[in-house]
Amino acid sequence: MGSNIKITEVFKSHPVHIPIHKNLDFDSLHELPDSYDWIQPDSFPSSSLSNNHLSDSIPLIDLSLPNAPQLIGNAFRTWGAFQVINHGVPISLLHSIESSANSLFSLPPPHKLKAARPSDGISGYGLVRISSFFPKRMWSEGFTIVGSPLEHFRKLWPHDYTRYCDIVEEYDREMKSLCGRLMWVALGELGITREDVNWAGPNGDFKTSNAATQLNSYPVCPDPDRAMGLGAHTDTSLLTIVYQNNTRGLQVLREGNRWVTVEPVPGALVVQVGDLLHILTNGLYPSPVHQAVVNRTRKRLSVAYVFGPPESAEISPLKKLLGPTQPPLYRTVTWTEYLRKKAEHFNNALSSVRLCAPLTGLLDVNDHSQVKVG
Ligand SMILES: C=C1C[C@]23C[C@H]1CC[C@H]2[C@@]12CCC[C@@](C)(C(=O)O1)[C@H]2[C@@H]3C(=O)O
Ligand SMILES: O=C(O)CCC(=O)C(=O)O
Ligand SMILES: [Fe+2]
Repeated sequence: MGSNIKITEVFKSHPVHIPIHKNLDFDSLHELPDSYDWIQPDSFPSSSLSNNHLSDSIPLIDLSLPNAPQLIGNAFRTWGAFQVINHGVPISLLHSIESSANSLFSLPPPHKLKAARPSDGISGYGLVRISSFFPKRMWSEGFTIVGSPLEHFRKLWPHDYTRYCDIVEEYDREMKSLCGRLMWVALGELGITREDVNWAGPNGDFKTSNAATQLNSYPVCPDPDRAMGLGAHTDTSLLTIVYQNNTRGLQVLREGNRWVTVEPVPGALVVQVGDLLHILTNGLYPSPVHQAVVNRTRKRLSVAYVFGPPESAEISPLKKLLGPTQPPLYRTVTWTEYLRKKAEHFNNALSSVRLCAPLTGLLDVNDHSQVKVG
């Protein structure tokens, strides 16, 4: 407990060994190779294909309105997610990060591999980390940034890497500040105040917090109904903020039985609860299972800002949320410890730190062991 291991060192003990050299030249694939064929008999129907109720989508919240806090509390309780507008992040910055990601993924495959993520590392270009838990390959490529991207960017763009570094740095600043703001709003709705969260820093600005910026690219796919962009998972974060381009693909699992598409809204950001906020709120804000699907005609891009606590922070259900009928449901973990749990147990990581079964006897919508992922 209380290990102060740097986030960047966390996967040294859990390397991922999937060769990427021949797997990531999507433009050369005009038919879906068997290694990418996900069709399985027991997958949930995608609600975009079945009768989709109009009201069945995550809420869209205007952060500048006075009732935004209540709406956010409700959205997190029922969906674990919402979309936000008037969030204060300049739209020009969203476009800059989008075009940086575009420029990165458009580089020739051998060039991108110069910035490949080492098998036991956290940062760099490659398959999304959770790939090893799925029997089939995902139709996507990613670039993970934790700390400074300078060394990798220098290899990708020897002449103008500083411009790209500046964009990532500003993105990090803006997202961190939005996450801090949203954390206090969401926790405030549960009656939590700054004194209750000692690791948020003296000004409650989460200055020592950690984050990963994950750029995701989903190329057009010759057989999208059989393929998967990013398999079903939850994030380990406190909060994740997703920027998606104008192409559908992100889906959230609703009530454990149907996929609901998060419709792209220009300038909006998707905010999701991560497993650590789920633990901190003793399950009051569930971390939603989500996935990304692909399509035949438009390449899709997303940028996920995965925001978590400082290395030293011990995350456990907040005392104020506990009582005789609300026992703590999870044991204490640091982000580092929990990332390791995820690396070992993947979608059963949350259950692996669970202390007791739900008292209600109701199906826990966020019991990830219920989710068939492959
Ligand atoms: C600090 C983090 C958080 C990570 C691992 C590591 C770096 C990259 C993050 C993501 C980003 C993409 C989804 C996810 C599930 C993945 O595979 O890589 C995330 C994961 C997590 O939320 O656990
Ligand atoms: O592509 C998306 O919209 C979702 C990405 C995601 O879930 C992630 O990077 O964790
Ligand atoms: Fe995610």
